[in-house]
Amino acid sequence: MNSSDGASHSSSRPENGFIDSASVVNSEKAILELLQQTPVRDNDEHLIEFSEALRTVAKALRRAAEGKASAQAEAAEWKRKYELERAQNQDFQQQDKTSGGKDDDDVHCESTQNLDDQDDLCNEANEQPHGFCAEHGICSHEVLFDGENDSASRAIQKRMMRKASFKLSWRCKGKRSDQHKHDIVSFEKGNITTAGRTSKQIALKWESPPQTVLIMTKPNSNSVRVLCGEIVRWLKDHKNLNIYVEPRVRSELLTDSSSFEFVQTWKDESEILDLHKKVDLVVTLGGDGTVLWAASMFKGPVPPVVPFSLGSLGFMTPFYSERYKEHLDSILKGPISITLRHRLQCHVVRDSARDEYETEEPILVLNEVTIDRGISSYLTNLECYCDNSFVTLVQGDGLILSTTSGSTAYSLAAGGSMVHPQVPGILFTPICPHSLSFRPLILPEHVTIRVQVPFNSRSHAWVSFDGKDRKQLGAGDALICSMAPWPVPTACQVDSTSDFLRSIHDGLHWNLRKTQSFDGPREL
Ligand SMILES: NC(=O)c1ccc[n+]([C@@H]2O[C@H](COP(=O)([O-])OP(=O)(O)OC[C@H]3O[C@@H](n4cnc5c(N)ncnc54)[C@H](O)[C@@H]3O)[C@@H](O)[C@H]2O)c1
Ligand SMILES: Nc1ncnc2c1ncn2[C@@H]1O[C@H](COP(=O)(O)OP(=O)(O)OP(=O)(O)O)[C@@H](O)[C@H]1O
Repeated sequence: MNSSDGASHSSSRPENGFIDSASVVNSEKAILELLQQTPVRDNDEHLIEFSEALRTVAKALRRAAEGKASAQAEAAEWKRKYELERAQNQDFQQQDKTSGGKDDDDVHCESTQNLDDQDDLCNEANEQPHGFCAEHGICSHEVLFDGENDSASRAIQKRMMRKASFKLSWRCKGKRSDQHKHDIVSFEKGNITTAGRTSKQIALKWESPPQTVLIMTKPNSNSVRVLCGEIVRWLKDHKNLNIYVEPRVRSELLTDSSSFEFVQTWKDESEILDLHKKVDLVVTLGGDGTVLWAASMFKGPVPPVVPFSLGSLGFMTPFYSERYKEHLDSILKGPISITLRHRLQCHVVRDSARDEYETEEPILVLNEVTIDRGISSYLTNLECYCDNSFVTLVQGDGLILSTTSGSTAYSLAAGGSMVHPQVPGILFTPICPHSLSFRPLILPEHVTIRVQVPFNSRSHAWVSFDGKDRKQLGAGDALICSMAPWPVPTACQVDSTSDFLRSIHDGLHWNLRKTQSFDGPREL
């Protein structure tokens, strides 16, 4: 037997543990050669039987080799597809990082410019050739196919299509609210996974030094008045900043000293509307009420607010007034950790109005809008709708629609949950409902809520905004409420979460209880 071929092939075993298909083919050749070299006589039964057996072995080897080759070709094709898909996914992740990173890490101080930038980013994302659908959606199947049309790749596509393809799309009211949609979910082979969250800690970096500061103060407080004078002088002498104050405060400062002549103020409402264009930073001296007051001055974009605590509770006022130099120094340098506090935009719609938005100016609230029975001693009846779906009929003292910042204020007193201010959502909290099962709700940020006084109501209702500006709602009148596009950025002392936890621990003594002693009965 010529063993040189067969012996060498059978001993060559590739690293992956499979027998090399070329060596199998060669083994068959060696067997056939052996049979030809060994003539078999008709009467030599053993040899006939042996050669038959060898032929069967050769045939079996050939079939195995053919099967193995086709399996290997198929595996190679799958591997090629997998690598192609992986490369594409890495590409998308890279693109996501480039566009998403800018959104998350760099918060520009001019919010109009910021929105424009984000719109551009959004448009760029929509122009991606793979993965994203034109209408702000994500298609699972688009990642799987790379556009090849040959029959082999179509056969493979057929196998991959076993998983139904789908599309996720965001139905947004306006283009500007689309900005974060690509951050939230990612997908691989049609599986949805959470990729990132928008509620990260937000840092504000100054791109040019702040130049103008507005100082707002709680009225009728001597300590606030004295501190205000000190801060104004320090900001002028040490930081050379332009200072704005309310007309009342300017008169107080000038009464104390004529050297405050440089302090600026405004004369009428139209100048207040333009304040956000001039002011880089707002400093508040007072309690939470002063922060609410400052926020209410800005009907549109709000500059970053630095709230100093000079009240008794101070949920939104994390800065210590006695350390104002140190705090202001670091804030003017930046970067600042901020909480973006969402506001609610409220419209009162009178039954007599032809169009919903034609009557009264929208009012923005930082804490809550309350619809209650006011001075009436009757039960309030309020029909509530969420995006045109009927929610419930409130029968009780009233209803609070609160932001998450306001969740620790009136809503808390009425039994609502406390919610981290960076969570976007609207709290739907009844006031003294005359029902055993009316639990408070938290609705998503994108809904529009309509609260209507029924036509057959026995009494009027009253609406108030952050505890102010009471208005009467007659039968047929409604309040329409949705998330406002202009949040209030408040500077954090540490960061959003630490400041929130500190305020519920220090302000409310939340879950304060004497710790159980070590000794006593034990479960072994
Ligand atoms: N029963 C109640 O708890 C109740 C009743 C009416 C109004 N309020 C709240 O008062 C707010 C108006 O505040 P104000 O200072 O102008 O009036 P205010 O002077 O009557 O003070 C109300 C209290 O609520 C606190 N507060 C305000 N906002 C808060 C917040 N976001 N988290 C925790 N506590 C907060 C204030 O520190 C203050 O102690 C309203 O928006 C409403 O939330 C509460
Ligand atoms: N600049 C302002 N002009 C008019 N009113 C203001 C101004 N700042 C605050 N207020 C009002 O003064 C009231 C009290 O203010 P604030 O809550 O800041 O002080 P506080 O009552 O001493 O604080 P706390 O409630 O923490 O004890 C609030 O109703 C608020 O609306």
